[in-house]
Amino acid sequence: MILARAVQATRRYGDVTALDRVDLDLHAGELVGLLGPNGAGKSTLLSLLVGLRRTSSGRVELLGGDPRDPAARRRIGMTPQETGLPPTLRVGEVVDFVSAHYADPVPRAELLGRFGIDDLARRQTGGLSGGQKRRLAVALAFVGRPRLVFLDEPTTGLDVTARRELWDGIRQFHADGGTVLLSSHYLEEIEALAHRVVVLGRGRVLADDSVTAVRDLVGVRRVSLVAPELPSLPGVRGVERIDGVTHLLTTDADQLVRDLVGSGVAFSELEIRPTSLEDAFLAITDGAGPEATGTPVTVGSDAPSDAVGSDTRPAQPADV
Ligand SMILES: Nc1ncnc2c1ncn2[C@@H]1O[C@H](COP(=O)(O)OP(=O)(O)OP(=O)(O)O)[C@@H](O)[C@H]1O
Repeated sequence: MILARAVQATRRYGDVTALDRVDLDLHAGELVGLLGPNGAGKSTLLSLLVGLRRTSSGRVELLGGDPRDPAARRRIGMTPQETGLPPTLRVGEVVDFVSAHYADPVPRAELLGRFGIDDLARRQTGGLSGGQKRRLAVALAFVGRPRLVFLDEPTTGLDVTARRELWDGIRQFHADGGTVLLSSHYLEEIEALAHRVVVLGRGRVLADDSVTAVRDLVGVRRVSLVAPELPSLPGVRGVERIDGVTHLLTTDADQLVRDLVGSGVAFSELEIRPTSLEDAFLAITDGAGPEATGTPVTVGSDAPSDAVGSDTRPAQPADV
């Protein structure tokens, strides 16, 4: 069952085309990550789907109807990128105020507990830290027991512990049958939470598939080694040096290793790993943008695969 849909959705702001003929189907029970660099059109797509903005052409549907219909919007939850909270109200009062709009809201203590902020109920929102405000803003999206939740960069500005607590709240909602579309700059977040990833670039869908398939789609491998210096090698799509280790991104690791050996350079600690979502993302959004190809590399999938969190690199998110 499709809960939200964009069909050739285009949105222009003056002469800026923020979204360009985007197709997206969000099925019941999915947890989908929306990934893209700054200005890719993520917030614009979310704002169309929740009825905050209109398409310039194409159309969007929410719960089978018009997203601007209040009946449809009552059954969704949304946390925009920036939220204003009334500074003199207490956290509990804000929750009660929002709850009053719904027939069967989640009880206050349960909601705050789910997002790890139950100890803040009596605090004025004006005195909360940025991270505490963010958690409250995200919690409020869930108060009306929505079927579908849209979260625009929910964990921006949160420390690692707060981010994980918030992930737990989102996971619990999903495990109970909820559907989620969340945008993020944190690749680690998409890998940890999402079953499916939609990569946006310059307003176009560049890839739409399971996290695993998006990695495989680009077939990038990470070849890591320690070497004093390296000659220029063919087929290298990116180079990073971290803590004395050089990481080379390539689509043909076998050939790269042959070239390395052939170059006579002294190297050690050679390691070849499958790509992370970050590597795949860089490969997809680098260079061959939509203007260059004219065709998104969407491969589509019928069934979302399992969540992927197998990357062994440190838990520091990479902000793109
Ligand atoms: N109200 C607006 N008026 C004019 N241009 C806008 C407006 N909102 C967005 N844009 C432009 O549309 C494009 C897409 O912006 P959008 O905010 O949707 O991207 P995003 O992927 O959410 O970016 P970020 O990751 O930085 O939040 C950008 O070029 C942006 O400058």
